[in-house]
Amino acid sequence: MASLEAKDTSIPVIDISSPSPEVAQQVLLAASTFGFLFIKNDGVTIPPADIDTMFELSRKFFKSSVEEKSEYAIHSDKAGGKNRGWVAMQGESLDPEGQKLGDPKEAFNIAPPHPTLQPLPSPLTPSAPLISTFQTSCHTLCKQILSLLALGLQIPDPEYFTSRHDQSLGLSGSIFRMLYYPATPAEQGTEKEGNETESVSVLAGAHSDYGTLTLLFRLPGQPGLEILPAGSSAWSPIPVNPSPTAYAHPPILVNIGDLLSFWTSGLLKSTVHRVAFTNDSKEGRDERYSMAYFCHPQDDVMLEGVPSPIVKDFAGKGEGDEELERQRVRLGFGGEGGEVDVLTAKQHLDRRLRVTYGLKD
Ligand SMILES: O=C(O)CCC(=O)C(=O)O
Ligand SMILES: [Fe+2]
Repeated sequence: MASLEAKDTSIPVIDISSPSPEVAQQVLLAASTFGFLFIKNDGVTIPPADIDTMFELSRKFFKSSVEEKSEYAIHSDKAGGKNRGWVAMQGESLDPEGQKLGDPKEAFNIAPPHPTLQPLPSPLTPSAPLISTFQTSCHTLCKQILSLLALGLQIPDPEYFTSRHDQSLGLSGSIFRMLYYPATPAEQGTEKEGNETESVSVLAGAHSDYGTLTLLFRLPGQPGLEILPAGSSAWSPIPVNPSPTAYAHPPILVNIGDLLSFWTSGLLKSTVHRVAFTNDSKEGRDERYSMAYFCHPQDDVMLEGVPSPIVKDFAGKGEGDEELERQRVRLGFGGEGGEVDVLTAKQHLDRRLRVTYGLKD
């Protein structure tokens, strides 16, 4: 496999509209170097106009009253159960060990529309059909990327990943999430890291994503996402649109999640990232919106290594062993010298959500 220079942190923009072994190589290379890649928006799979409308909808929802939003509190029956609904400011912590306070953000989680769309608050109900269509488009794009990864990894069954992400075959932990980071008025701080010359407000704590893949949608003029590439100690910002002259619509950012990293013995990188804002703390900060589609396998999928000669070769060289062991412990797969548990996708996700939300069960 060709390699990208680790110090070249420019994440490539890949056009997957005509899938081929060459395109699969590009996807594999970016996924195993950065754990992040941009997909050129072909305007078909996820129409840019739908992305714009979803952002408008998100704005409308988050501007509704706290009373209205809290009726659909996360995990509540009214919101449709576990991991669905509204997360209030500081209601979750993505980096429980590194942060004293929860993230200064709000979120709204929507589960797949199969078998039925969960109950939605009134600002969202008129747009239920668009929300469902958008979720389905996101899932389709994830499956296109998964097909390319199976091809690049030379897995004998080309459907290895896609058949494990077939929403007609059962429930999954996939979630579409709208995120809102309210403005911080001047002089009012959020949790800070840094020295006297600059101060960093962390809006979403350092974490890696739990699932297979994440699609990220952000708005021009609202940066903040930073990654910590494997082996680096410096955060590096990811632009919303790496080339506004080349791409009228921001490309869609794809983030490899912990499951793909685990599945491939650490060949694909589940890179730690955060949302942060560097400023003179007296200045204040504008509001920020983003949307994420977290793609997960069906609940009953067993999390075992994939039958790929490329992964076998990588694992055989012992590359990434230390990282993988660290990850197994962090991800709740056992490890620490003990037996590595084989979990189902649902068992794994439940373990992760318990930590994020401080759930007892
Ligand atoms: O808001 C963003 O840009 C990223 C959010 C994120 O990483 C997450 O919700 O997992
Ligand atoms: Fe994330």
